[in-house]
Amino acid sequence: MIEFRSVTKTYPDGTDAVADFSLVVPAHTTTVLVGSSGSGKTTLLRMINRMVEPTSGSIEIDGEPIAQRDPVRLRRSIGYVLQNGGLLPHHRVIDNVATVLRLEGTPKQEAREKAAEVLDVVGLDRSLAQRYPSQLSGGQQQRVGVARALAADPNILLMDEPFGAVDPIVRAELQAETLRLQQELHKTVVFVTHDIDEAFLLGDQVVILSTGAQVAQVGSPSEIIENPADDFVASFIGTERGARALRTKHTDHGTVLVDGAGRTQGRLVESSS
Ligand SMILES: Nc1ncnc2c1ncn2[C@@H]1O[C@H](COP(=O)(O)OP(=O)(O)OP(=O)(O)O)[C@@H](O)[C@H]1O
Repeated sequence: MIEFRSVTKTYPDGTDAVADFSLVVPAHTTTVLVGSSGSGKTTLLRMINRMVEPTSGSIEIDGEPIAQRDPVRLRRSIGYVLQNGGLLPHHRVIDNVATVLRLEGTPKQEAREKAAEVLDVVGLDRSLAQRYPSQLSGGQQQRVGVARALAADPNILLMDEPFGAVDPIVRAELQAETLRLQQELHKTVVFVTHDIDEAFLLGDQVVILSTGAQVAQVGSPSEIIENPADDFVASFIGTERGARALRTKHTDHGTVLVDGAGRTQGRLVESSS
């Protein structure tokens, strides 16, 4: 479990990126931080691995304040996936994936063997292991980024807009892959996105943020869609439009649900509960 307690972050230039933020991130589930650009999502994520230090407040992992942990060791114990992959361009795929293992002192051959296994886990063919990042597609690079983050088997995985730079089809594939991986691995995942659909798809817990990392609402996707906290949330999640604005239509063959674009999405069946 990760807990933020009254955390603030003011950057040296005076920008208040995070103002009094508190949140519990339950273990072994996916929490998605979603909000518009500049709402402080990346700042929150980077405070978990101490790439950014809070101005005040504290962050605990399993009840222990991270301020007391050695920052380098803490960082190596937490997987981190970035939007552009963050891969080392002059290292082959296999060595990119093995990076943290090597830093931890695992012998080269053993680290490469473990890295090859992780390529299997993220669905990358081992034949790609000897390539350089520039010789891969964007989607493959992102998978390598995920493999690298998972290689040392961290309990916590931080993902910062990991699928922001790939096309919609690859993005959907990577989202499905993330769901599959999480069913298998049960990591404590903190995922940042500005895409509310991605948040609802991947999140067990979704945190909707406005400027200054103000929490507009926290809940499961169902809770938020069923009961948006205010007009800001309702507008942000788009309950009035598009795919979530469903209405009923009665036909000769029963009642169906139609989305905001007029497309029939499914049939209304009686619920047993
Ligand atoms: N190193 C920095 N120095 C000064 N201000 C910063 C720094 N990093 C971020 N900020 C500011 O802090 C605020 C929050 O930024 P942050 O990157 O955390 O937001 P975000 O929600 O992740 O945005 P995006 O979706 O655009 O990545 C913004 O106003 C940003 O300009």
